[in-house]
Amino acid sequence: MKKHILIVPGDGIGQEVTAVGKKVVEKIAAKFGHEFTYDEALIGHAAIEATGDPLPEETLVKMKASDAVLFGAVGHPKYDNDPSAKVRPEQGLLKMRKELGLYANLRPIKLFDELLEASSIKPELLKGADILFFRELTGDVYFGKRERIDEGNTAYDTMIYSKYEVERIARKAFDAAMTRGKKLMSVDKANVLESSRLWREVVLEVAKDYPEVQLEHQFVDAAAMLLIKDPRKFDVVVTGNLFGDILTDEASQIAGSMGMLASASIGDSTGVYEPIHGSAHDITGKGVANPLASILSAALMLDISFGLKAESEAIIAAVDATLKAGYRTGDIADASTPKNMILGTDAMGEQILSRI
Ligand SMILES: NC(=O)c1ccc[n+]([C@@H]2O[C@H](COP(=O)([O-])OP(=O)(O)OC[C@H]3O[C@@H](n4cnc5c(N)ncnc54)[C@H](O)[C@@H]3O)[C@@H](O)[C@H]2O)c1
Ligand SMILES: CC(C)[C@H](C(=O)O)[C@@H](O)C(=O)O
Ligand SMILES: [Mg+2]
Repeated sequence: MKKHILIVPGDGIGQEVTAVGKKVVEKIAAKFGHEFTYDEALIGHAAIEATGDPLPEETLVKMKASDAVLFGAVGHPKYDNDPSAKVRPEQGLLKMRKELGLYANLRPIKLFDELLEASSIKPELLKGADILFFRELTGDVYFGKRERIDEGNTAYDTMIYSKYEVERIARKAFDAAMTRGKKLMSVDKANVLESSRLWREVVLEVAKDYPEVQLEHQFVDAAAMLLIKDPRKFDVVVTGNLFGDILTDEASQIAGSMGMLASASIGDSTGVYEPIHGSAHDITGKGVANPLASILSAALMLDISFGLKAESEAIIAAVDATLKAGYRTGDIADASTPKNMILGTDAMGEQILSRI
């Protein structure tokens, strides 16, 4: 199969882990006889430094022209510590999502059995947990009107959803529920927010087309609690942009670490595959970032954008075998992990490559 893949590493550990993700894709192409071509583009702080723009037009054009994007992360401490900065790396990420119409962000919470002890949750509550989040990605308070008023002393952001936005993400989640355990949880804050009441109304309407799916509604505060209390209760979850952002960082602890969670952002055009984590300034440049979220994002890319199921499964099997062999990065090591089995980013990548 011939495909053109755009590599967009971004900032911080985004650059470190995406380099490993790309190597894994190259190995798959060689092993399965595919002709993948690659290009690279700037986003985030790296793009601001080079062009002044967190999402240069050239990057956007390349994204639209590619068959899929393997994305790293954006962010830099310079902006995190300067709330007044007008141009920010995150604007590049948000504009990319909007411009490419990436309204559905799939975030699988896949717990590898070998990492039961790496989580902060008791192993007996975790074993078998397998959740698929559908986070709406191009609406909500992220894209509503925002403003400083009252001579800068007051600020507001608008949480806003239209019916069509809720309907299309709900349909994706119901479709996925039909292929899994036929259970869907919709998470909102309909006891307070009007946009959430619209959300619930639309989800209930869409549910009529999926009579076999057992639909449950939870308020986001309760959902956050239940996620830790009883993760196995969850199957498919659909929620808005902000709630999905927060709940999936929380859910990363079910899988052991932020460094384990991959995601697929899909919608109207090119799919973007990205770890859920950020540029992680605290570990940037140390060579210790866990590359598995990027590697598993590459697996999602092969499966979802290219329909290459066997190739995708080969990556997941290599991750599984590497963890079974006892290798860990620091974030997923536990007290029983021997020091010589704790690897850096590149060495972990080599272990995966050797098992493909
Ligand atoms: N999609 C994105 O590009 C994205 C996502 C989240 C945050 N950010 C940006 O990243 C910057 C840092 O944000 P943050 O610290 O809140 O979130 P973060 O996800 O970068 O890091 C949170 C914690 O998880 C750890 N971590 C994350 N990924 C890891 C990995 N692969 N291996 C090992 N440990 C890992 C970090 O060391 C840190 O302690 C900010 O500028 C933020 O805006 C970007
Ligand atoms: C960096 C930030 C804009 C982004 C978000 O909030 O969507 C990140 O946290 C994510 O989860 O991809
Ligand atoms: Mg996030």
